[in-house]
Amino acid sequence: MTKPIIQLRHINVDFPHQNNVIHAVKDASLNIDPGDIYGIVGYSGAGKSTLVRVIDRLQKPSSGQVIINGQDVLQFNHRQMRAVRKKIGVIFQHYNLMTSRTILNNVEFPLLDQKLSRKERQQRAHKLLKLVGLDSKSSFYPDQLSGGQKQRVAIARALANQPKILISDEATSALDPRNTQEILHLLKDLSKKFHLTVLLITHEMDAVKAICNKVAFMDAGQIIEHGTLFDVFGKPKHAKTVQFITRNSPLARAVKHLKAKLKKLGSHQKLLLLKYYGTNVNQPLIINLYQKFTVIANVLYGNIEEIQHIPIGHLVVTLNGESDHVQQAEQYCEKLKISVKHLN
Ligand SMILES: Nc1ncnc2c1ncn2[C@@H]1O[C@H](COP(=O)(O)OP(=O)(O)OP(=O)(O)O)[C@@H](O)[C@H]1O
Repeated sequence: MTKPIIQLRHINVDFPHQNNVIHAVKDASLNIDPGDIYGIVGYSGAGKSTLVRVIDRLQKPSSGQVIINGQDVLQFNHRQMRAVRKKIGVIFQHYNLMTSRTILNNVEFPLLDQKLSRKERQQRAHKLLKLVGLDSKSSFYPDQLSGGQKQRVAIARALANQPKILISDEATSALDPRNTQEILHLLKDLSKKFHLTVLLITHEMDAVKAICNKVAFMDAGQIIEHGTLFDVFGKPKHAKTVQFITRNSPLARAVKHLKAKLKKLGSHQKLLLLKYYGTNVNQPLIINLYQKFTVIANVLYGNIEEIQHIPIGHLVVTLNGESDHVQQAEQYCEKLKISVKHLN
């Protein structure tokens, strides 16, 4: 079995505030394996950044353990902690580049305290810039670059000390959709190439879906749900996770629209959501419902998306037929492991 590279055990972070205490993180535990691209998602203020900041001890937890590579880093002295931090790269939403230095100087900056000659440092910085596709701009200054390019420079700089862990704190939040996708795929490529463990803090569901293999959903300081991307997105257990995942989704919009439409028409038809996974997607379901139960499924909305290469289908339908036939049709769906949810 793989040994986790990061173990967070029963982490609590409290901030004194006026005469009160803010419980920013509550009893959060998580195991992160080497090479994971782990999404930490949740609404603003959920405690994502605070939780991840305990990993490089930028935030000391009020209680709990932080184990990195099997070692409890909360027991480390400053010198030991500096060595740990060198192996953790961090990128932020606002890049944090030094505007008065060239791109090359920004990337070589973390190498200044190493026993490297200027030439060796610059060679390494050029190599890193090449890796992120920006070597041709090494003499430019940050202000001469686009947001996506600045984030690439920040990534190159974060990789200067050959870290094992890369923390991305809302690194794509200020970027347009195209640059977001490019940065995310760059992170994925780098993770694969260097067996880099990536922690992706974000409130963007699509970012997580694009590259993460695992995800933890945080709400009000707690990790409400965590697991593989397929389990958390495909089969969320907690109502808050469902709400977070489906908000603003095309499915949620379609359901809202269809409910309103049926209501306006004064229709009493039952609106159902059929959700199915993997091989079930290939079932000729609609035809079967008619042939077996003379029930006509009127498909009002449908989509299939792939999560970790497993197709997940959503159909919003009305089922029309004798009521006991409709009931049998629903039972038949359940038997095929197609979940049936009444929407009105
Ligand atoms: N230094 C601090 N002092 C007091 N309260 C803090 C401090 N840092 C964070 N908090 C509070 O802790 C809670 C969690 O904040 P945190 O930044 O971790 O959330 P988040 O999920 O990362 O949100 P965002 O996506 O907006 O950054 C918030 O209520 C925040 O106000």
